[in-house]
Amino acid sequence: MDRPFVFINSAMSADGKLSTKERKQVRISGKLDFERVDELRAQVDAIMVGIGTVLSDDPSLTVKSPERRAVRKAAGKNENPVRIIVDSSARTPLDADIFKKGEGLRIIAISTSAPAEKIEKLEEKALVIKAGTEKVDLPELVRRLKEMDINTIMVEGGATLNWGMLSAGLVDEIYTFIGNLIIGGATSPTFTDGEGFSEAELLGLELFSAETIEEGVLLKWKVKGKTNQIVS
Ligand SMILES: NC(=O)C1=CN([C@@H]2O[C@H](COP(=O)(O)OP(=O)(O)OC[C@H]3O[C@@H](n4cnc5c(N)ncnc54)[C@H](O)[C@@H]3O)[C@@H](O)[C@H]2O)C=CC1
Ligand SMILES: Nc1nc(O)c(N)c(N[C@@H]2O[C@H](COP(=O)(O)O)[C@@H](O)[C@H]2O)n1
Repeated sequence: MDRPFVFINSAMSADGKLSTKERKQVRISGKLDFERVDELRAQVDAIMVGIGTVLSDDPSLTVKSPERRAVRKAAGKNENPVRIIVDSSARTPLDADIFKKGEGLRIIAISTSAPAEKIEKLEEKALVIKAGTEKVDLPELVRRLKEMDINTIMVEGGATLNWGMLSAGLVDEIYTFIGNLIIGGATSPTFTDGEGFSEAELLGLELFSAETIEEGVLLKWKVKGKTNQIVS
């Protein structure tokens, strides 16, 4: 494959929302799911998020368990996977937690429309990759990540990046933890926002695992490709 293996991991409410209408992060999953996600972080080469997630949540995207960080170190890797922000206009704050916490490479993926002055400042803290003119060109980005020997990527949201990656056909698997709460709200981010597929382009999935974890359920899906499931 000329691109890395890519999966999305997200936690969503029983009504499919990633966060509230104010885009405020909520605790959807519990301790066991947190540990599962930490283990995934420890296993992948890179974690990718959209700039919307950085501006809303300011995540550090580090591996939290000292034991898991030690295992990575012993294998000759950095304590944390490469942390990638997809950020067309270079809006990433220079004091974002992703820069403050943990060792390891950070990548900011921008488009050619990003302001030169901000790019220079980001270059002091991260590797900046230019791909695309208005929006980041995701197929080009993942190709270039593969050339850097990044072979597995976990996309940790949010709603718009999930859409961008899925609609570009760049996702192999999806893991959704569905928690025991309703968030509601027509404007609350869902698992996949963006434009949405029209009827001839719907994306087909194959369920390969369903597991109860604490008060919720973890579903694992393989992405099968375009399918037309509209009942006429
Ligand atoms: N429950 C969960 O597992 C998670 C929830 N979230 C929630 O998701 C929300 C953030 O989601 P969004 O606002 O949708 O932001 P997002 O994190 O999906 O970032 C979207 C941004 O990515 C950039 N981008 C650049 N090129 C792109 C392309 N080709 N395709 C798509 N995006 C591209 C654009 O600037 C776009 O505005 C927050 O409220 C956060 O709390 C985020 C991560 C995980
Ligand atoms: N897996 C998961 N479960 C939840 O219940 C959540 N609220 C989230 N949220 C996302 O996790 C990221 C936090 O990362 P750090 O702990 O700062 O490293 C952040 O992006 C949230 O949106 N995820």
